[in-house]
Amino acid sequence: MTAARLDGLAAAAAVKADVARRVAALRERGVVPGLGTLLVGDDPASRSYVTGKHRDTAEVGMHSVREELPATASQAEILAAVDRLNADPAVTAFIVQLPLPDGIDENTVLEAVDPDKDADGLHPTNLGRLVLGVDPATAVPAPLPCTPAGILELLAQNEVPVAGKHVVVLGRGITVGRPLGLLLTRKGTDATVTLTHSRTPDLAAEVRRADVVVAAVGVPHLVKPDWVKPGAAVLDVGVTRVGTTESGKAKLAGDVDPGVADVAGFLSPNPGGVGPMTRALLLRNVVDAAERSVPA
Ligand SMILES: Nc1nc(=O)c2c([nH]1)NC[C@@H]1CN(c3ccc(C(=O)N[C@@H](CCC(=O)O)C(=O)O)cc3)C=[N+]21
Repeated sequence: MTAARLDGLAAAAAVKADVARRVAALRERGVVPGLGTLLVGDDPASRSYVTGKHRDTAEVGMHSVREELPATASQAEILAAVDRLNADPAVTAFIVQLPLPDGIDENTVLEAVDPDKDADGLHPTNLGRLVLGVDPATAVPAPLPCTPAGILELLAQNEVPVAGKHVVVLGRGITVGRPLGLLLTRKGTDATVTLTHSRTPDLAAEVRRADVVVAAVGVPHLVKPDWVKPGAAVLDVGVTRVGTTESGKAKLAGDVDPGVADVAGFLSPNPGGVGPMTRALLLRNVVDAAERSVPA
């Protein structure tokens, strides 16, 4: 058996087409949605992600504003840049690219973002709304963390059911695993979730019970073929640089062993799976914020 490919580029294109249509409608009303980014330091991976985000905004007709600080920036300088983005009327919503350099208190920086301008859904107010919003029908509207929302969208577009299914999430990080567990268990989504992490005693046994596996830990090829229930859907979120090619390009490895393709029913490639969805859902968060800012 060879797993069907959960094509993130195709699913992201569909999300972006919808975003582009909504941006055009807002522009007709004189509103130009804008994404801001704040990049601190010169990590090449972070820089390339941020550059990708600016390319995406242009594709859907959005404005974008890029703030950059050197790796030596102090916490006060970073907070001042956050305040500029909070105050900039051209910025509908923005992200602070993570991770921040050593010595910077990430949580303090995330808390300084205006919750109405939080494109990542990582401000405590918005994470709190996610916790409180067990029933999305009655929840206060709030941006959802982009990777978890992108994973649900990728599954939905490929008609992989999660309601009544057992989802095993590997990783309890704040951008993926933890908020994904909250999203999956909301009313209407109705998955049952096991949230595992580096101290889980028998990860293989947990994964074997899963109808859907989401691997977001950053351990190359951690999930082995004999861990996966035949026919399960497997989403490969983590990426690790495992060296460089002869031409100097980074060699990347996902969290899922390539042999899993012979066992799984569905598999998201990496790259080309969840990464493009994360970026598409970021754009959706910005257009959602822009629509909330204008009267209906
Ligand atoms: N505040 C914040 N928000 C984030 O959403 C955030 C962050 N910080 N820090 C780092 C992680 C990582 N992340 C990725 C997004 C897209 C791809 C992506 O599009 N990857 C392509 C490959 C891109 C390439 O080749 O460089 C793919 O998977 O096909 C990857 C990684 C967002 N993150």
